[in-house]
Amino acid sequence: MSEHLTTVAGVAVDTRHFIGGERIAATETFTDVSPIDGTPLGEIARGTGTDAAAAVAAAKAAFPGWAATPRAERARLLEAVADGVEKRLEELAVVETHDNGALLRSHRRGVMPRVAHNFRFFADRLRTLGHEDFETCGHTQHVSWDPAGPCVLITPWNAPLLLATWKAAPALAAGGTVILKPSEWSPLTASLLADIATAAGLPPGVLNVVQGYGPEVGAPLVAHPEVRRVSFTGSVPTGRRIAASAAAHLTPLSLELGGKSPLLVFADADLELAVDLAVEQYDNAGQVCLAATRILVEEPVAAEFGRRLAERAARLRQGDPRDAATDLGPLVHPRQLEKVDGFVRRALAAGARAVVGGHAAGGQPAGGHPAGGRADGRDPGDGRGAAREGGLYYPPTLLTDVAQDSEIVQEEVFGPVLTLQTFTTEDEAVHLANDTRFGLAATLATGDHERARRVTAQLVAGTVWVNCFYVRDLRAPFGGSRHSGVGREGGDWSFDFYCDLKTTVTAPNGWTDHG
Ligand SMILES: NC(=O)C1=CN([C@@H]2O[C@H](COP(=O)(O)OP(=O)(O)OC[C@H]3O[C@@H](n4cnc5c(N)ncnc54)[C@H](O)[C@@H]3O)[C@@H](O)[C@H]2O)C=CC1
Ligand SMILES: O=C(O)/C=C/C=C(\O)C(=O)O
Repeated sequence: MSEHLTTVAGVAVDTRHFIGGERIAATETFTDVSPIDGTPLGEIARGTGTDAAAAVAAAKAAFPGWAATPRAERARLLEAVADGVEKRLEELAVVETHDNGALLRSHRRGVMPRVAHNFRFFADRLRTLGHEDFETCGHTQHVSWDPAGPCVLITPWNAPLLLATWKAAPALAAGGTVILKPSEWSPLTASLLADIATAAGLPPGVLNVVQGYGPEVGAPLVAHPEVRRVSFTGSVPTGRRIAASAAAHLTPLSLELGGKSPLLVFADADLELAVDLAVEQYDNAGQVCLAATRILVEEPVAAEFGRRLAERAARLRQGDPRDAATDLGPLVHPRQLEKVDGFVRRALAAGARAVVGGHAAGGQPAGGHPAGGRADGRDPGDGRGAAREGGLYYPPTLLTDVAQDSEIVQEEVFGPVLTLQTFTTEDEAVHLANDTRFGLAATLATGDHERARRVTAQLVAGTVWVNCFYVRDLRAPFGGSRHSGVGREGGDWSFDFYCDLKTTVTAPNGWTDHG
């Protein structure tokens, strides 16, 4: 086997960059480690500014041909990519789970089918994307969606391939060429995507993948003057750096950043449904930007809701994400574990009370790498425990007695940590819900349709879910307000972003037709 191939659970993954249709080795590499048990997964190309420049050059060279490719042909090729994803769905699911520690059952049932859907949806949308015409005093105003050029896509580790393709599919459909830079904590499925795109017949240079650390290869990509779009999902500080850098060349950008979303539970809600919605927030060990981690409950039902939620959270099974019975896998990286543990420790020191979890055994951080354990040092009753598996396991945690202006209520933790607060009036609920610097999403549990309408109208959030959570329709705009982001992607909003819209105004009777 080539020194540039690694094998993860039987699946061969190329660890080099993919630039201009070629695999390009790097002079330096970094070690990718599985959060499940600390197993090294491969030596991955550690990109540099030179690699970034080569990738942009390849994307620029491929752009005229791809932009001129008829829409129907671009759509056909994207559907061929979707077919390839479906054909290799099990391999993608297994590799992603080893790489980022998220549940294998979620990758199989939800995430990888959505990856294929990302391509099918935007292929389909491309076919029906309109050309609008307006009439003004006999003048025709024709609006067209012109491909913009090379697009840099920088993606995180919590949903690596889902988020990469949520950006790549519309960028490619729009006639742009792509340079994808996945997170250094989850680099593998992006490389498999390059193989799938090649097998599907995507021309060289249309999709490029560069691997490596953000400051070393992501930053020069964003700063490159030939790049026409930057789309980023990740943390607020990195988003700020990217925006500042893109400003130098006025490169249009789309930022999907952090969240600190509320779940508002009104006394008229179906309480069991509200508890189900709250428990869902522990999915992916809380490493979800949309997670409603601030639970706000109306006083009369707060005690009962809190009791039921604590009971359910304590029953969640933590362990190996490959096991179908596991509810919570590990955190992605030792740094993430440290970060989550730090937030909880400081919250407890500030007077918060852990109703569930939150207590690191013997004053030690909760878990370790590669042979850590559960925060409370105990295996769950079934013996399939984090301690036995090793890894970066942090227990589902529920904190009460938290002040609205405290760090734990105001800052994104990105781990399985929920806070519980109460309110007495609808106005107070809205005030608390909006009282952070974020505005990504909000979830309501209420039995009153009028109330849902009233409250929703006052919430600052890119998406509001009423009596449900994470129901996605790719036709809808998706993104965040305030520090949760800039711009919206999804449906035609994605085409708005990835295209240069052009209006052509033609005068009446303006032709001198000698033919
Ligand atoms: N909104 C979301 O979905 C996500 C939010 N986060 C938040 O961010 C925190 C830290 O996670 P990180 O992985 O460190 O996030 P990050 O924002 O630093 O990394 C995300 C991506 O940006 C790249 N990057 C980093 N610095 C860059 C730069 N200067 N120029 C270009 N690209 C750069 C990284 O290589 C990675 O691909 C988490 O604890 C969580 O709070 C993290 C991941 C996703
Ligand atoms: O469904 C999407 O398009 C985006 C989902 C985003 C996340 O789950 C995340 O970033 O955590």
